[in-house]
Amino acid sequence: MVKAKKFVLRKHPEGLPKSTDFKLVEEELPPLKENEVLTEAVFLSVDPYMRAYMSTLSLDTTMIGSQVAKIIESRNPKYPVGKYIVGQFGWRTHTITDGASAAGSGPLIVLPDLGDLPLSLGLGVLGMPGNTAYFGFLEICLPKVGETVVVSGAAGAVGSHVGQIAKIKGCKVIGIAGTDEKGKWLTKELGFDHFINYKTQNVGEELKKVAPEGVHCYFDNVGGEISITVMNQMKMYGRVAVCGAISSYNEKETPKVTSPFRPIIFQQLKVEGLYVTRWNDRWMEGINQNLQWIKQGKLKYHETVTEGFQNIFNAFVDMMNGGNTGKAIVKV
Ligand SMILES: NC(=O)C1=CN([C@@H]2O[C@H](COP(=O)(O)OP(=O)(O)OC[C@H]3O[C@@H](n4cnc5c(N)ncnc54)[C@H](OP(=O)(O)O)[C@@H]3O)[C@@H](O)[C@H]2O)C=CC1
Ligand SMILES: CCCCCC(=O)/C=C/[C@H]1[C@H](O)CC(=O)[C@@H]1CCCCCCC(=O)O
Repeated sequence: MVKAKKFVLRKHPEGLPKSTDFKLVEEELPPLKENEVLTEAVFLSVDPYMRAYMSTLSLDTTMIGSQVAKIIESRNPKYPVGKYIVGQFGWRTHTITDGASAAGSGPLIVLPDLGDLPLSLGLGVLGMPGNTAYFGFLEICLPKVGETVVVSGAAGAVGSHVGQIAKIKGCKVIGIAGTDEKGKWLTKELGFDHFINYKTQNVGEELKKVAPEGVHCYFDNVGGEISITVMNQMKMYGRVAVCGAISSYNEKETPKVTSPFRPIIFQQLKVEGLYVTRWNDRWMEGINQNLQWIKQGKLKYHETVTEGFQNIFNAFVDMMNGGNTGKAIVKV
């Protein structure tokens, strides 16, 4: 008999979540039925969407999230023992699944052979955030050689990846993030052309200095005033990919921000929201392209790893507070 540990939602958080909003419980798992497999979590992902979805979850349900898990028992020939899969199993150590429980998060993936690369990449650059960057940027921003691209949330999982694809496509890239260390990583390691620290600099003034030509594409991970400021400096027919709005996820009330309609109308911007599951039917195309770019040395990644399943809440809050560079991961 296997005992799973899991975090359930005890209270809907107000503002930044507190550890007391969650409860660690144990659950005895039954024997497997035909077609089912038993998995053991190896790496868990902490992502901003978790905060946005928390308020919609019923109390006492397992906190949502994806993980890389090892199949440790199987009654399903499609999922043999020893293979690693990426599944939307939540904040839990052990899971029984029949393979059909990948709700909301892209298909249940048996990880391809990653060679020397860490399996945790299946939650980042070779997983949902990587595909968000790949499809969201290329399909919505439609970048062209020589164009100027701005990325907010630039040092995170999605943003750091978008900026590098923009460089691969021959663009000038400006990243906006919250610390100078992140800025150094973006410009010195990843090849971003410029960095703006939104906490210590005036984004509008700095942007005028580094992109006097105007911005062709904006990949928006944060929303709020940063995004309005960037949109006000966009070129005619600029393209905006609205990927996330982390600046508002902890807010109780929908924040009041400056209206974006002036630049949208006068600059005739194309503003499009995206949800990466739109490209579920092309999922492996994104994974394979990103893997190829890593092997070619064109795409770099960084992970901020927290050790211990019991520390997943701390890892989540740390990520929401900007403690991560690249992808935030928990190693069980
Ligand atoms: N639409 C879709 O399908 C998907 C959307 N997303 C969205 O993409 C965005 C990035 O996700 P992901 O790469 O996983 O997360 P990140 O790895 O970027 O981590 C979150 C980062 O957000 C930054 N941040 C926190 N608060 C604020 C704020 N008030 N203003 C500006 N930046 C802030 C912090 O960096 P800093 O130090 O710079 O403040 C933090 O490190 C999120 O909005 C997420 O919801 C992600 C995946 C799929
Ligand atoms: C206002 C909220 C915006 C959130 C944007 C975001 O980060 C979306 C991320 C999703 C991505 O498109 C695919 C995912 O895996 C993320 C959401 C997954 C939610 C699964 C919920 C399913 C469940 O209830 O178990």
